[in-house]
Amino acid sequence: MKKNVHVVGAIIENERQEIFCALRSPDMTLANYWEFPGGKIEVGETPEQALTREITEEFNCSIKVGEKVEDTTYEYEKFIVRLETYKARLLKGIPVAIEHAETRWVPRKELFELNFAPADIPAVEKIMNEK
Ligand SMILES: Nc1nc2c([nH]c(=O)n2[C@H]2C[C@H](O)[C@@H](COP(=O)(O)OP(=O)(O)OP(=O)(O)O)O2)c(=O)[nH]1
Repeated sequence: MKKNVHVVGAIIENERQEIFCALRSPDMTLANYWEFPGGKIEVGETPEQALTREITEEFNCSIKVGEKVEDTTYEYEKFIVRLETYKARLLKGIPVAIEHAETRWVPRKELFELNFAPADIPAVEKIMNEK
């Protein structure tokens, strides 16, 4: 049976309507896909707690988590991901990649130009079609 993972991703937007996107490294699972930064929810954590923890660990900055955007389940070849995405704002610090290959602030309407992980597509489409 395939493993199920429950993951949260942050859609961090700045005042110029750009979204913070991260490219997974060649040595990560789902290598070379762009994603919304985040990670797996650990036992006893709320999605918001998991998200703030992951962003601190992986990008050395703090965020304030806002409204939920999407809740999507996607079956990959080897595992099944439930990805919950939340809007977020930077609170303190500038995000720097600790594990990721690259990061980019991308104008909201240009998100489709990045090769996002398949589970992220519904959230990408929703964000791009806002206002
Ligand atoms: N963080 C994040 N993960 C995503 C997104 N979309 C998506 O399919 N995923 C997948 C990639 C990973 O398999 C999993 C997230 O786990 P993770 O961020 O802790 O990944 P990881 O490399 O530490 O996992 P692992 O190799 O230690 O098992 O969810 C996304 O937008 N953000």
